[in-house]
Amino acid sequence: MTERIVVGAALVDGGRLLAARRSAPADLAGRWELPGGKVEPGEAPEAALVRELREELGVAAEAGERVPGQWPLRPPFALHVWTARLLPGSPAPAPLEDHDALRWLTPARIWDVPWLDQDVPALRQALAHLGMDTADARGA
Ligand SMILES: Nc1nc2c([nH]c(=O)n2[C@H]2C[C@H](O)[C@@H](COP(=O)(O)OP(=O)(O)OP(=O)(O)O)O2)c(=O)[nH]1
Repeated sequence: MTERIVVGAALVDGGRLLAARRSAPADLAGRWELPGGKVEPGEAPEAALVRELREELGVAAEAGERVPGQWPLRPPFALHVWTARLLPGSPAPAPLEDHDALRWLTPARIWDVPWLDQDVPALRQALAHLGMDTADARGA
């Protein structure tokens, strides 16, 4: 089975990271994730990330760097994470699709929301990559 990539954005602005609460499907609803989605066949992951952020949040963003690693999701999907930032003049994020709440979290508040289980290791790696580690030892 060919692996399919889901890109998640570690979208940072002013030292805070954007968390998004899923509204569907039922087994994921209410849990928090990195905004993003499936990379379409033939699409570059950075392009998919920018597209998903525009569709889901209504923002103009650019992808930064790939966070090293990949995290298994329901087969055949694997989560890849990229840093991202809003372009100057971008609208503020709004929960247009797939989400019913958004929160900008400081490093001290990152673990205040119930992330999807599979996102926890990805998030820890992303925070380390961004230099946003906290003293919180969650998952260590
Ligand atoms: N976007 C995103 N999806 C995640 C994360 N963690 C995680 O397990 N997933 C799962 C949820 C979904 O089963 C799948 C991504 O699907 P999606 O519904 O966001 O993708 P999409 O926007 O391309 O939607 P579609 O093609 O199904 O309409 O990956 C994450 O951090 N971000």
